[in-house]
Amino acid sequence: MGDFYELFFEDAKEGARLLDITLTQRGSSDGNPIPMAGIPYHSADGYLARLVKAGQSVAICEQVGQAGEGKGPVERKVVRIITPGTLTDEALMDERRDNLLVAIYPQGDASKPEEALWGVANLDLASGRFVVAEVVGQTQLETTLARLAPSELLVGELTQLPAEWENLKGLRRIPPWQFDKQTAVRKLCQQFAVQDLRGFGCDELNPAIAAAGALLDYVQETQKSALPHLRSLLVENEDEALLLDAASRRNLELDTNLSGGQTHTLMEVLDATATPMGSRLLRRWLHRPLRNLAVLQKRQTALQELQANLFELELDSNLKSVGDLERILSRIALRSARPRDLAKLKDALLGLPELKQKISPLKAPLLKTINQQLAPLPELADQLARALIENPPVVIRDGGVIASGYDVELDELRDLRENAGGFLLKLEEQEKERTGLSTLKVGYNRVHGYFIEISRAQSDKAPVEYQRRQTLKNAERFITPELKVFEDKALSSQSRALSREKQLYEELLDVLNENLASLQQTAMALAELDVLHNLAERAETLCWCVPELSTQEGIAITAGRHPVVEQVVTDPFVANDLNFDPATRMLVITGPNMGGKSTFMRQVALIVLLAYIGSAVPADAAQIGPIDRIFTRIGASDDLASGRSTFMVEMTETANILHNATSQSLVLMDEVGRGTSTFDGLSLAWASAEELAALGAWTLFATHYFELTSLADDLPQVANVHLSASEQDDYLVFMHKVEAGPASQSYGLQVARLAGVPNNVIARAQQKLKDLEALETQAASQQVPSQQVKEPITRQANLPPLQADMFAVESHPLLDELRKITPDDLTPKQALDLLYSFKKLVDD
Ligand SMILES: Nc1ncnc2c1ncn2[C@@H]1O[C@H](COP(=O)(O)OP(=O)(O)OP(=O)(O)O)[C@@H](O)[C@H]1O
Repeated sequence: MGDFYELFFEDAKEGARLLDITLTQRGSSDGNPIPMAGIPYHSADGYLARLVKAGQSVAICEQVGQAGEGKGPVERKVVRIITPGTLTDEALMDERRDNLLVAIYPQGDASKPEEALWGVANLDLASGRFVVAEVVGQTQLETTLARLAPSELLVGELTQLPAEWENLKGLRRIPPWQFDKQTAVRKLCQQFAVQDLRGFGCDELNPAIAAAGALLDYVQETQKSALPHLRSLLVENEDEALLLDAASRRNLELDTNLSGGQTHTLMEVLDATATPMGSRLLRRWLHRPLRNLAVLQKRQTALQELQANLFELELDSNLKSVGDLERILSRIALRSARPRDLAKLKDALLGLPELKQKISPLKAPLLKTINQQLAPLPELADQLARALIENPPVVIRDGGVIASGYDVELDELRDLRENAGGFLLKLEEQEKERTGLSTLKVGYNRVHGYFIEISRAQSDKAPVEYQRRQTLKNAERFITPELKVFEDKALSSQSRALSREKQLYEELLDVLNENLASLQQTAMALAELDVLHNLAERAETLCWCVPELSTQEGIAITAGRHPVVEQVVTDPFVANDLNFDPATRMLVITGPNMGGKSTFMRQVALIVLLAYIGSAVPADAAQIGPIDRIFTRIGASDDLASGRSTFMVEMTETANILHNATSQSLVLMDEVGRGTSTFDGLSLAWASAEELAALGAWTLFATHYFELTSLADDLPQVANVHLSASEQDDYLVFMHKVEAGPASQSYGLQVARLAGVPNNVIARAQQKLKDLEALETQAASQQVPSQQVKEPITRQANLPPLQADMFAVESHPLLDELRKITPDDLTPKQALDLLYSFKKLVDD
């Protein structure tokens, strides 16, 4: 509405509440005043951002007719609907994160969500990346959703969702018929201008295509414009990637710390990319490490060559000047690009030749490919350079974007506007001379427009082509055909200049869209170069090494460090080794609280993960064999939202690991069982460790249950390590060094003292500890399970391990009998007789 966007009725009330703007009234309807609230058009972006953050969708209506033309209200129409998952405006988005719209659709028995095949389609409208996948079961679905972190999720009205996703702000229920596969195929083929979808490798997919179709439909509906930058469908297969379930993603604090912030995360240490699109690509790599060694090794080779030439190349400034090409191109495709987007694109293109020249001597195949994909498009760059003024305004709305000298017609219109005075003076001179009338002058008035005025005395000498326009008391006013043409031009020059500019701008967008494919390819190549360069710079700055990725089983890390803790601790970080090989698959890690158990375990997982994105790793050397998944059971947190207690969460995560881990999985178990009573907890920890050992998963099992250290006696592939500490003059010194063998002491009370637990409580705890230890010694000497031993807080090295008692099975005559027989030596008759006698033994 003029210079304002206004909201009416319920929208006004809701908008006023969410945006903290004044609610007023305008006119009335049915005798009631109409609630109204408004925002100035020039600050719309900020308000839009707030609405979208609040999970709202916003329909934008623009004035499409000219005010004052015709009768009745100016024509307006909805030009765009902005929803949380379809953002493309720079001001509304986090530049370093993808903003994903996701659609999911299940196929199979709805009552068995674990067996359903889920189609998942996701689109980053701001880059045009459109991806589909199919995953089996709700757990896998949750894992995928956790990775994608959708801003908006499209789900059929009848589809059951995991509880956690029901509360998503951007959840949108759509009618089930929108997931019709046939329609989906047709729509997708239309979008990509292909006969069928085989070329994208998705002919085997079903629910994924249905989801992709519903998603595309939604985007077309909301954008109200063509989507030329959506040019293909990528299929993601689960077995290509190193899988990380939702809990591990959280626990390892890849890009979000456990309190929900961004600090002290791997991403914070790893991301020094020069462009936002590079940062987004790096985040994507981090969330989906790859298992394809060929791809990873190509990245490594590129990284190493860039690292070796880091200082000579100085690519940083070249990359920085590129900016966020990817998102600019999407706005160009959606025709919502602003003048400054085009100016940035121009700068990027003009900078490309130098960048290409710098990297062209590099030999790594991946860098060669990248260089080939960088298309500087000199003609286009030149056109943009000619078309745009140096620092164009934010919007095209008021013009002043197109440079002079680019378009003759625009220049003329501008000349008219700016040089009207000069033209009139010239005309006056010329006409005076021609007619010889001394009183002739050229003038302008608002009602009658331009005129040539001649005094009444001389007016009858006016030339014939002079047409009378107005008669005054002392003068006569005329118009000539030449002046009329000028008048038409001059009076409308401003608005015509503006519409000419808009037209030229649209034409520029046309030209850019014709080159969209190669521009998009350039943007992708630049993002990849940025990430590789960033990894090279990080490796150099942080003294990381490029790991050897091997097909041989095992993980060997020399002097590994935790990439984040290393940056944070004030003392020097103590590096630690790890050696997993087919003979050693599980380490039981003991040691005092604060000893560094969790840090060590996480650092192993992070090193493996970094290796699987092709990055260098914080270690002196590393050799990493095939890994299919990383599982973590770390930390305790209530999941109140879904009604699960700490222990329930712990057990759910443990169950998931035990069901899904394989001999190629890396499993971190941190203090499993601590959420329940000691005996229950120890028993569960014990059984879980045994199961993982049986599965042969690479397992790091940190525990305060000292009893678990005897697992290594029975299971050859299990070894003990511990983190040590020493007491010096009542001070506890943590060594943070991983050493062979089990720990000898837990130092729980000392750590509690360090933490500031009051002295009287510590003194009482010491007393209680003595009692408990005495009881335990007594129990051990009697060789019976002691129900009174609640908490084996400290253990002396000379004490027999408690679990020998706990898991001893009392002898029974039946067992003795059973031990005596050799089944192969029995006839069927003897076997049956034995069975009867056993039964009798039990019944007695
Ligand atoms: N290798 C190391 N070098 C230097 N400092 C370390 C190292 N490992 C751990 N730390 C420091 O010790 C602190 C505690 O480490 P961590 O949480 O890993 O101990 P923990 O043994 O798991 O303790 P708890 O049993 O109480 O969970 C870390 O926050 C870090 O400051």
